[in-house]
Amino acid sequence: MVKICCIGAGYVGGPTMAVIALKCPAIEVVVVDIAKPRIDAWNSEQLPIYEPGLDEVVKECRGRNLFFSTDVEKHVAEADIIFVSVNTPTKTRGLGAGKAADLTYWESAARMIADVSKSDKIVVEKSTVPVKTAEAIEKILTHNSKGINYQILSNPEFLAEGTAIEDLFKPDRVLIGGRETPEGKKAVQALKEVYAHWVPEDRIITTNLWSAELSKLAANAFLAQRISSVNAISALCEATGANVSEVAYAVGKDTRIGPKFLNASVGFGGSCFQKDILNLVYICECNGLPEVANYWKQVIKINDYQKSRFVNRVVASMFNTVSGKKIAVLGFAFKKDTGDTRETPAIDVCHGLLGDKAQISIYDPQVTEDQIQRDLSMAKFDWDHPRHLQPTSPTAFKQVSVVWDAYEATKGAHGLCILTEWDEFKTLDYQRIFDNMQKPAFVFDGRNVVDPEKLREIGFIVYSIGKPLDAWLKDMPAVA
Ligand SMILES: NC(=O)c1ccc[n+]([C@@H]2O[C@H](COP(=O)([O-])OP(=O)(O)OC[C@H]3O[C@@H](n4cnc5c(N)ncnc54)[C@H](O)[C@@H]3O)[C@@H](O)[C@H]2O)c1
Ligand SMILES: O=c1ccn([C@@H]2O[C@H](COP(=O)(O)OP(=O)(O)O[C@H]3O[C@H](CO)[C@@H](O)[C@H](O)[C@H]3O)[C@@H](O)[C@H]2O)c(=O)[nH]1
Repeated sequence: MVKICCIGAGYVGGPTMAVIALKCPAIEVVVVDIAKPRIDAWNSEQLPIYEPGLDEVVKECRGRNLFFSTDVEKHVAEADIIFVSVNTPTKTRGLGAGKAADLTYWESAARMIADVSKSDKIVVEKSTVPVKTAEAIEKILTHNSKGINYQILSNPEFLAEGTAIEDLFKPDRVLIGGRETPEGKKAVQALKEVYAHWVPEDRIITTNLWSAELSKLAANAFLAQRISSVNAISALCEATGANVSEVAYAVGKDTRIGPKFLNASVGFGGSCFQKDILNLVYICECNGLPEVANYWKQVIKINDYQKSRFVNRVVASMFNTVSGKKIAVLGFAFKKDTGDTRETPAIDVCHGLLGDKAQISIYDPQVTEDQIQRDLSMAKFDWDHPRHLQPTSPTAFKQVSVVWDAYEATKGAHGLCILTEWDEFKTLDYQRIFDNMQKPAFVFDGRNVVDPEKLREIGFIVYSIGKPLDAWLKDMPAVA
């Protein structure tokens, strides 16, 4: 029986391995992690992450050929194929701080593999890493090899949160990069056979190591660039009276461009886009390509601009101050159908509003109060370290309350900001909300989920990203 071990039981390691176990009953899959609470949760009824369809998959295979354990060394030693899916945060100190990937966790995983292995291993990079990481990993492993043969493969993960199970069941492609030696090709073939249990052959792409590593960074940069492009156009729409949804639809109808990923928003969030673009920027700089670095940096600058533009719009609309005013925030997760808040635009928007002394009342169907308080008090990039290494006791923001109902959040509020596109926000009783808010009552829709005309009929003053402005807002000062 082939044995797989995955180091890192996070958003990628957990769902990816659960699907491999489901589709390959003859393979034993063990997911290991240094974080005991996380492993305990994987072994419980309440999984550590919320992802549609995940519970069913885990329930079907857990205890059969899928196991979660903290006994990292034992399972690494026994495995034929080791996936490494640990954190690769942005460095906060030293060389490359604020841009380069911090490979501390990866390196310690590689050293541990070298220490405990007694048989040949295929080591698979599942984490997103800088180009040429495989070379460094190879050096760590072979310098301590004791005659063991290691083959390093790059097999980046392209799943998106909220649709992880769907994406894993039907991936657009599986990418495997390896050495172009006979041993390298054999290892690529071995991993290909795992995926071939359910992924059609023409969707399994094989490349050299560096192409695979770079493709992951490039794919995320391209996706984020589309969002920044449409967000940049949204600012121009507001200035001119064009409607960004109509523009995006017309642009996306061109088959060369395509309709996906053209939704204007308060900005993109999530654990990957910003981190991976910063990483790409750093690699470009290190390779003497400042023009290329600056090109990609602009994607992040526009994203930051979009978030601050939103905050400025809120404050400017409400007589240039939100001091002491209650502002309801609906949605805190970085997108719908996930409880993940990593790099969510809601953090920056809340910081902006708190900076202007607002009282914020937050409702999100999947995010806990503890998480929100941690997010608001954590320093940049601290969130991307294993949980036990993150700051423990957040200073609670007294100006922030977290409630479990949209109606409670909006009661007595002057304004309401929609920051995540949860479906339930489309069907709220906005008349009831209006009746219970201060007047004039403002809605700032950062996700274009409400129908602005219907809300205006109720009596709200409505701002929707990239949509023709309410007469009220037209006379307000520029928001840049
Ligand atoms: N989240 C996504 O949607 C996504 C998608 C594709 C790729 N990625 C990439 O995958 C990687 C992991 O992301 P994630 O979201 O799963 O992170 P995560 O923080 O959810 O999980 C990482 C896990 O690794 C564990 N860990 C760290 N060092 C360890 C060690 N030495 N031994 C054992 N366990 C260790 C941590 O405790 C943590 O539970 C990152 O490189 C990320 O960029 C993420
Ligand atoms: O038209 C759009 C599409 C997305 N977003 C926002 O962009 C962010 C990222 O969304 P999405 O890409 O759907 O989720 P992620 O889970 O971050 O997935 C991205 O990052 C992963 C980690 O690398 C990759 O594996 C995925 O392929 C890639 O889509 C979220 O804040 C979305 O709200 C928009 O604002 N407008």
